[in-house]
Amino acid sequence: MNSAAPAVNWNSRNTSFPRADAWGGSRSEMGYSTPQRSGWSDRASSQGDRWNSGYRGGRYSNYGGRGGGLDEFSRRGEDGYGSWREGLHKIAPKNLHIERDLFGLPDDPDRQHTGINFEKYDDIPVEASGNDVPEGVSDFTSPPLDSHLLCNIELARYTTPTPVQKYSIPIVANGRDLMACAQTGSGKTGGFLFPILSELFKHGPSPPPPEQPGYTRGMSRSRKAYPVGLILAPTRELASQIYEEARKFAYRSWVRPCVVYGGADISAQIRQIDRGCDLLTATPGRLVDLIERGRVSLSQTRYLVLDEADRMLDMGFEPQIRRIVEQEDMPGVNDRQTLMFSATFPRDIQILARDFLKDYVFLSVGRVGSTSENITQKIEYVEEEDKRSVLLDILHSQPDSDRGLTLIFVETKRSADTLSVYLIQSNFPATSIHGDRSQRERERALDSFRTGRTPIMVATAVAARGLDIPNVTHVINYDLPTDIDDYVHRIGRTGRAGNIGLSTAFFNRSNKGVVRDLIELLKEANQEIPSWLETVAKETQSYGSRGSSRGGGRGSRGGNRDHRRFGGSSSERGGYGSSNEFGYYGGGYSSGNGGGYGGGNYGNANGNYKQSWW
Ligand SMILES: Nc1ncnc2c1ncn2[C@@H]1O[C@H](COP(=O)(O)OP(=O)(O)OP(=O)(O)O)[C@@H](O)[C@H]1O
Repeated sequence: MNSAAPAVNWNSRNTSFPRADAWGGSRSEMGYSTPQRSGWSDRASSQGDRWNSGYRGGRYSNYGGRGGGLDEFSRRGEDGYGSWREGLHKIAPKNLHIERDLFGLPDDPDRQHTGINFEKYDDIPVEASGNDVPEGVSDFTSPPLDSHLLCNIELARYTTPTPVQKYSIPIVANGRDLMACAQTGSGKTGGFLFPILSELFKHGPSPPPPEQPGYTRGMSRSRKAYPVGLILAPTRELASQIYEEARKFAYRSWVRPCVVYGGADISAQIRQIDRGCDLLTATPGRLVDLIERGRVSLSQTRYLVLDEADRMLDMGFEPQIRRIVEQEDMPGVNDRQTLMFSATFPRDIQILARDFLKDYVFLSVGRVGSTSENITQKIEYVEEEDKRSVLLDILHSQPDSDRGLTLIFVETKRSADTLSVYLIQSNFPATSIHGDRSQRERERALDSFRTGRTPIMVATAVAARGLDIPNVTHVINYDLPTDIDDYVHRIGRTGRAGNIGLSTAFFNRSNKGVVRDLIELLKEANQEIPSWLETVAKETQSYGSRGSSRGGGRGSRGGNRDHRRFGGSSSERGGYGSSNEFGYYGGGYSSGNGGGYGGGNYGNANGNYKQSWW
C-alpha cells in the first residue's frame, strides 16, 4: 500500500469552527412525490394538480418540515444529521422513522437486493495502471473506512465491497485521483461515495471561506453554499438517485447532501442548499445557473466526481463542465481530488481527464466497456415494419407470474410516445420517458414504472445511464443505438448487483454499423451469436472507412483503455503534452485471469452521432 500523504491539505483537522454552510433545518423541500394510485397509464390521470401543488412527502422527504427553531432542531439531530464540533464528529441519535425511509425493510420489493451472482464479481479481472497503485481491500473494515460509515453500510445491508469499491476506497484514502471503469450495476456509486464520505467523516468540514470573514451562522441574506464535495451527473434522474444514495450513507453524520438539476423549481433548490450543502450532486447547467446567482461557491471543494462523464460530453456539457472546473473558484487540480466513473471510457473523455486529473490511477474492472455476464443477450432479426408485432409477441409470451419490469429503448422521443400509446391501446400497461416530457412527467413516469403500476416503460437514451431500478428483468432494444457504448449502458439497466437479467435487441440491416462491435461484446460476455449476425458482419464491407464523429468503433476510437499506457496517434491524443508526460506509467497491477484489451481497427459505419434523439 502506498503510504504517500494525501495530496489534499486538510488544514481543518482538529479545529473547531462553524461550518461554512450549516444553517440547520429540515429537509422537506426537494420532495419526491408519492406515487399516485390511479390506473396504469401515468398519462391518463387527471390528478395533475396534485403534482403542481407543491405536494411533497412520501418516502423520500417527509421528515423535518418544521417552520421554526430549525437550528435547535438540527442541533438535536432530529433531522438525521449530526455536526462537527471542536474537532470532533458528533453523530446524531438514531431516528427510526428516517432510517426506515432511507434504508427500507429487508424484504422491500422496491429496493435492489443482491442477486445470486454477487460473489461472481470477484472473478472479474481487475487492472490498474498508474504510479504506486494502492492495493485493494477485501472487506468493509475500519480502517481504512470511518467507523460511522460502516454503520450506514450495514444498515444498507451491504456485506462485501464490489470490486470497484475494493480498489477505490484505498486509492481515494491515499489522496489519489482516479478514473474508474466498471461494468453496469457493479456499485460505482458506492465506489465514489464511500471513500469520500469516509474522509469527510474523519476530517470534518473545510474552514470558513476567506471571503466571508464576518460570517455569522444564521445570516439570512446572500447565503452561499460551499460544498466540500461536488458530483456532476448528466441527467436529472441520475443526479436524484446519487443524492438518495448520499443521504443513506451520510445518515447521522455532519455531511448534508444536496441535489440541484434543471427543469425543477430553482427556488426550492436554493432553499434546500441554504439549509446546508456539503456534498452537492448537480447537473452541469443548473449548477452554472446557481453559481451565476451567487448561491454556490466551489472554493472549498476538495472532491470532484464526474459520473458518466462520457455521457456529459455527448450531451454537449463540456463548456459548462470546463467552466465549473476551470473558470470558477474551484481549487486547482493539485488542491482537490478528482474522480471519474463510467462503464465506458471513449477517447474524448480521456482527453478531458488530462486536464482535470493529476497522476491518476486508471482502474478497470473487467474489460472496459464490456457487459455483465449476468445479462443474457438475445439478438433477433426484425425488419422495421415487423417490430411492433414481434414486440407484442414477446410481451404476450412473458408469463404473468413474471412480475419483472420491462424497459424498451427507442431512438427518438416521438417513437417513445407513439410506441407507448400503441402498447396502451394493445392493453399493456406502459408509460414513457424522454427529454421532451416535463420534469414532473418524467418523475411520474419513472415512479409509475419503479412501483410496477406501469411495468413497461418506453424510453429514449435519457434512461440509459446509471438508473438503478430494482426488478428490471428485461431490456428490449426496439431500436439499436448507433454507438455500442450506448448499448452497453442500456442493457445494464438489468442484471444489476449480481441479479440476472434478459436483453433482447431487434436488429436489421440498418444496424449493420454496430455489427462488429456487437459481436465482439457478445463474445466477451460468452453469449450466443446467431449465425446470421456473423453473415451480416462478413457482408458488411469497409469497416473503418466511415468512422463516426466520435472517432469510429471501439478500436479506432482509441478509448476504453488507459490512454497514457496505450498511447495513440498524435491526432488522437489531441495535443497531449510530451510523450514523457503520457508515457507508460509503471507500478500498475492486474489480478484475476487477465483479459487484455480487444478492439480492432474499424470504424462505425453508422456513426452519425447526434444529440437530438434523446
Ligand atoms: N457492496 C455492495 N453490496 C450489495 N449491493 C451493492 C453494493 N454496492 C452497490 N450495491 C447495489 O448495487 C446496485 C448497483 O449499484 P450502482 O447503481 O452504484 O451501479 P453502477 O456501477 O453505478 O451502475 P451503472 O453503470 O449502471 O451506473 C445498487 O442497487 C446498489 O445499491
